[in-house]
Amino acid sequence: MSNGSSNNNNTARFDAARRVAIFGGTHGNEMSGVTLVNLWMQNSAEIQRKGLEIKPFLTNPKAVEKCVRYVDTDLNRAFTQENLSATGGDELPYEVQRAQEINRMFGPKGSAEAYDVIFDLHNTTSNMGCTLILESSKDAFNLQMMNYIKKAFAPASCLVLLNEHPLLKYSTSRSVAKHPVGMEVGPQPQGVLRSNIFEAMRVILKHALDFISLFNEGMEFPPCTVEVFRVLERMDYPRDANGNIIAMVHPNLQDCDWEPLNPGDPMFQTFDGKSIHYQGSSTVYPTFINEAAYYEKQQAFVTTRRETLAASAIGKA
Ligand SMILES: CC(=O)N[C@@H](CC(=O)O)C(=O)O
Ligand SMILES: [Zn+2]
Repeated sequence: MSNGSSNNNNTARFDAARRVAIFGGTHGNEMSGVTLVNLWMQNSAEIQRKGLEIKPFLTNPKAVEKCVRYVDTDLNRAFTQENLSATGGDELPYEVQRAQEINRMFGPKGSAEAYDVIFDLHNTTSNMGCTLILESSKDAFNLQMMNYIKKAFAPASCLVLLNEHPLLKYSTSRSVAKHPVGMEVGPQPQGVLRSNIFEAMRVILKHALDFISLFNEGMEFPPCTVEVFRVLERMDYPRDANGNIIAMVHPNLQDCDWEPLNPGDPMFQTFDGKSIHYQGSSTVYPTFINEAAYYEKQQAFVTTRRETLAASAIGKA
């Protein structure tokens, strides 16, 4: 096995990525992924590529049925080693049972048999535009894929959110794959389909599959750099002693995902019109601003830092 190893020329060699899954409905009310995956399960011509086995898969069918984020617990937080090895069968929360099934089908997580790539399709109510989410800054295959997609998608923009924060990183559905890729497109309300968001997601996925095809056909990708936004800190809404929210996202910050937030800039507005200012010591780039699903997670937005990552050359082993 030469997965991820380097030769003397500093080219990282990976095995061909033969098995790829496209997950939709990890959250049952994020309609672009649900709809695209349902479409491709009926007719997969659009996503087939020579020499590749591509499986569209609805990850949380019960949540999709009810058009809710989840039934018992958030599936996209459920892929911990503890959950994946839990006993209890039917007694376990639905999403934990489902995580175990998905891990059997597409994993096991961390093993040589695991799927090569999993794309997990999400929508956000935040004004994030097209975002790809990575869980590691060390995966040259995924970094090269990001570089390819960004160039193919230009002049439209597709940003990369990197979440490898020791505390804020969570156990995603896609994490069972060797190369996990999240796709997050917004703004789109929960339970709603918007054609622009749907089409953007479809185009990004096309470029991603093209990249894998080219890689498998033997194309060599030279070293490159990729601009990413690294998750730094979770910012909660200001709350009273009972835990009730006492301020909203400030109008100057609302819809301003990826724009610089400087020390002293307003970030919340209380119900009687007072501004609450950002107290950090340096400029950050907020994202997931006012995401509907994150009220229950005590998160008004996350701050990120802009970084340029270097990716080594890659080629097929
Ligand atoms: C709005 C939303 O569901 N976002 C995703 C982000 C991700 O896939 O990492 C989540 O919280 O699971
Ligand atoms: Zn989601």
